Amino acid sequence: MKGPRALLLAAVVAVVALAPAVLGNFGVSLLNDIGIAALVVLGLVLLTGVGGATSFGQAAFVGIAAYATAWLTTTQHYSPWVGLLFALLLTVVAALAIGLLTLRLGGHFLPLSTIAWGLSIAMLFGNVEALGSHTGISKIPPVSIAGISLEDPRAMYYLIWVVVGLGVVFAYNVLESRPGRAIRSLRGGGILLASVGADAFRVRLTLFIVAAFLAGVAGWLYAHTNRFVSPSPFDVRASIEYLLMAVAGGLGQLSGAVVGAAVVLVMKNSLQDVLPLVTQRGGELEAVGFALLFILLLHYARGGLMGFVTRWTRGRFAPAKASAPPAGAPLPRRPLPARGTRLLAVRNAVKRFGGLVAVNDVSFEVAAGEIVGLIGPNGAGKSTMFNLLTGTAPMTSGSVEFLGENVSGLQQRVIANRGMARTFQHVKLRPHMTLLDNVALGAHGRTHAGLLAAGLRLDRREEAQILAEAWHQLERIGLADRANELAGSLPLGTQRILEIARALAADPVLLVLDEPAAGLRRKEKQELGELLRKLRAEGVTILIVEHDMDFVMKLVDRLVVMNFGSKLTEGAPAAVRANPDVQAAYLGGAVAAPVPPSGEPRKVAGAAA
Ligand SMILES: Nc1ncnc2c1ncn2[C@@H]1O[C@H](COP(=O)(O)OP(=O)(O)OP(=O)(O)O)[C@@H](O)[C@H]1O
Repeated sequence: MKGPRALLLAAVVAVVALAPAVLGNFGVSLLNDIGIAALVVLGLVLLTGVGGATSFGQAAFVGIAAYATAWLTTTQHYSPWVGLLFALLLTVVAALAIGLLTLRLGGHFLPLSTIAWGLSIAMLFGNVEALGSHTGISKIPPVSIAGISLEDPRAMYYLIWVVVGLGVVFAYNVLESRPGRAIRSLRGGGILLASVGADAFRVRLTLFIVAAFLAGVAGWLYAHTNRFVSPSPFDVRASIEYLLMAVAGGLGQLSGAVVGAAVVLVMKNSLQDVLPLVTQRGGELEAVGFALLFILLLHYARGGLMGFVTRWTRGRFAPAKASAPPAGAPLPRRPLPARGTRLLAVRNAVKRFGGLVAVNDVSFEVAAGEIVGLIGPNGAGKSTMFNLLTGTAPMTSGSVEFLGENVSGLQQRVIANRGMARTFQHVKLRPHMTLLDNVALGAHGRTHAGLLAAGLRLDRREEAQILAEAWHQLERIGLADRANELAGSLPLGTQRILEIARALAADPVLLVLDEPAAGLRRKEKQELGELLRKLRAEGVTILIVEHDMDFVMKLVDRLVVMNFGSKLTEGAPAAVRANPDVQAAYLGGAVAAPVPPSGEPRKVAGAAA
């Protein structure tokens, strides 16, 4: 970290360290509350802001940990440190169970389910006698370190803020790493992640557990700071308040967690002071005030306060100029099969969507080291065929053999990890990630660093290897000098080329490209053709769908032609070009509107619509 950011960080650390010296007891207690809330919000920034999963139940995890340590230290008389282990274990187990049950839910159902379990856990606290029912648990012992009691809120202050600092550093390290790139790609959908060999559900579950863990740490700190727990601070209303903090600070920024917690809690305290002076209905008006703040934020500042700061700094400081990352040992490469051996065999592939037969009994083979083009008019079934052979969509019947093994029915990410990398007709890049990060994501399946190693920066050797690989692939496509720019700033055609670099970072045996030349200018197409020929010379096999006939005819060794879901013919480009059926169906010569080939009905008689 250099320049203004390092200075700013040093200033923040200095302010946090010196604050208790100048603040009174009330100020220190408020900062303690802010620190504890910031930990919960940090989890929400990761889970909701970065990962895209909204949770209305985070306060329940705070409660589980707070009650766990309260119960163990008061009724069982264990030390708060044992309470910490117990609290975190219980929180993680609860998050694992809830996550396994709910995280597969899509759309609005996931947030709804978080309300459901948030409510039930909070209700549980108020109804279990051993947990003090609605009165809660009091006389919780203070934490002590090396015999020094942290009973004084000023002493607890340092523990809380050191933990907040560690949490922010851990989260920052995670996001700047292999698992972090997968987390940041969650919003791109499961298919994108599976195409680089990652399991989106596992990534989301891990993230959910991390967010719950942070809430658990906050719960433990809460219990031993306030020395008293009762159900209300852990109900859904509290969860909504944490969400409000995340939105106010900026859901996309780690620093937004601290800023958001500070803004909301300072505002809450101010309202609590001021409103009773104005009206007797202060409590109700406080809720109205927060509702208004929420609505205003959603209308005018979805990026929160830190969103404004980021926009302001982006306008003033250009992104750091891209320079090659320090080269480590290159990532291990997979062996390529001998040129000419059978690499891929599609046999009698059928895909039905209700009554529509998108792929109808198609068989073809691809040998190692060749470039095969899959062509056909719009709607012929080419992209569907790609989805079938990459495992992106399940086949109705038929089989796919890849590298001598039957891969039909295997998950997309498993096939990807065996060496089949793909690009998409509708580009799947993460626009808010840099070019370098987008390409580095491609190497996910070749590397292993987990979340803990990344958070503790034990992954630096592998991370350097991944970045060097990504840089190399960017150089290959001529975009290395723009490595630090955001992928969303590229024109669509160039984004397609960036997808190829991402696929190459997976070190593929077979590269499956869906319309890579669409949107490229003439010169860019020439460069793409050169790159693909170079890859073929290196032994990479390529299967390509492309509408630009001139481009594809010059590039490929063989063509497979599809029409109305069926295979029309296959052969060398010249023979295919001369084929009258192909001319009629595809090349537009004789026939204006394509007609289904005889005997190949587009609809299956009697099939369900
Ligand atoms: N998920 C789906 N549900 C229903 N129908 C689908 C689905 N995906 C594709 N189809 C249909 O299957 C047929 C083949 O589509 P596909 O996208 O594979 O064709 P294509 O040859 O790739 O076309 P293009 O060149 O226009 O991309 C089309 O009629 C399409 O509408």
